[in-house]
Amino acid sequence: MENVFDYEDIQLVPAKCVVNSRSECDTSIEFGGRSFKLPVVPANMQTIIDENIATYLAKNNYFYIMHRFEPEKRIDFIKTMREQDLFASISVGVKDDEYAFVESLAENNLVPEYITIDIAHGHSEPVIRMIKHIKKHLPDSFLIAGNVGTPEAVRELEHAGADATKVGIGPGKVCITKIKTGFGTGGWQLAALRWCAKAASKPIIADGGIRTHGDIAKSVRFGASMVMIGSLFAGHEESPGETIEKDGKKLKEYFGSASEFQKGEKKNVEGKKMYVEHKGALQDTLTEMEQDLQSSISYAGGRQLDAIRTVDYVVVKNSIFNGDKVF
Ligand SMILES: NC(=O)C1=CN([C@@H]2O[C@H](COP(=O)(O)OP(=O)(O)OC[C@H]3O[C@@H](n4cnc5c(N)ncnc54)[C@H](OP(=O)(O)O)[C@@H]3O)[C@@H](O)[C@H]2O)C=CC1
Ligand SMILES: Nc1nc2c(ncn2[C@@H]2O[C@H](COP(=O)(O)O)[C@@H](O)[C@H]2O)c(=O)[nH]1
Repeated sequence: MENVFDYEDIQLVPAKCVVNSRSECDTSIEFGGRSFKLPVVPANMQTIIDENIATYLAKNNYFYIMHRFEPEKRIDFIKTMREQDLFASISVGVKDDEYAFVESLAENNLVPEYITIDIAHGHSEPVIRMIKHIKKHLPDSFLIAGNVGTPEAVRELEHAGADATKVGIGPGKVCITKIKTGFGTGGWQLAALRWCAKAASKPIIADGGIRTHGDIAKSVRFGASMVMIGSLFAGHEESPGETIEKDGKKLKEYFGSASEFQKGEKKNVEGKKMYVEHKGALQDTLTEMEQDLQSSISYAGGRQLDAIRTVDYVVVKNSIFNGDKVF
């Protein structure tokens, strides 16, 4: 692979503006047969999303993926979304119990509109087996599989039946995979996204490493249909994480799905916990993201999100950790 780079190494080059106001620019995206206001999805992590946030997002035409860390609640979650005529989007793992869970959804006619296979190393036989199992029993669900970081992996998961793949191993804010294992796309996530997108024949979700709203536009430029974000969505009033006060400041916890806090044990830990500043209401962030992305579209010289996909870019510098620290 030549020319590796990350978000902070790239600037997009402005093209002549064709709108009179940024409000004319349309940030919406079609994904899995539905239209959403933004090409953005909060990470399917326990300190980022819960049932209330999922309901709010679905009601307001934002995409969401519910996490899989309270597996026993998933059936009721789907039923509750159904009662409100909202789409259901859940996550699964690959362990034995999950096979029976998928079959039980089919048997009880509780077919979620979206299912995400949420595994650290998605380029694996267990994930391919689970893709085939889901496609056999729930063929109408839109299936997202990940995470991966190479074109070979994207092709193999697509070939197995995935409707979209999720790219990003190790670029996350609370991720320590890159440090503990020496592997992943941490430090070159944007280049990995481009590499994978060139091989993809179906949509890609760029996952992890987004530190600014401008990084959403950069992800779209390099091939993402959707962008999954954890840290920027952590710390809101509605966020599930615990709130603490330090030196008169309100902080909220954000921990990795492979952290000791999530796992309840110190085995194969590849995530950490941190506290982020309290940020106020989630909708304020979503609104700001939309406005910033409208502005990006206007700088791209278009009216629709697609205008960003073809803009020129320059490489301005190089970094490894994208501003992250170990603790
Ligand atoms: N995007 C990312 O960079 C990362 C994300 N995560 C998140 O952490 C959560 C837990 O993930 P995960 O540990 O996969 O889920 P699980 O705990 O459900 O484990 C997945 C299965 O894959 C096996 N496995 C084999 N090799 C690996 C490997 N290198 N990494 C992980 N599992 C492996 C595990 O066995 P065994 O445990 O015996 O090895 C287990 O049977 C998920 O939400 C995931 O998205 C975690 C790390 C990186
Ligand atoms: N290596 C790890 N990656 C993790 C863990 N928990 C979640 N994640 C990934 O991070 C992104 C969010 O990244 P951010 O930069 O926006 O904060 C999330 O979607 C997962 O893919 C973990 O414990 N270890």
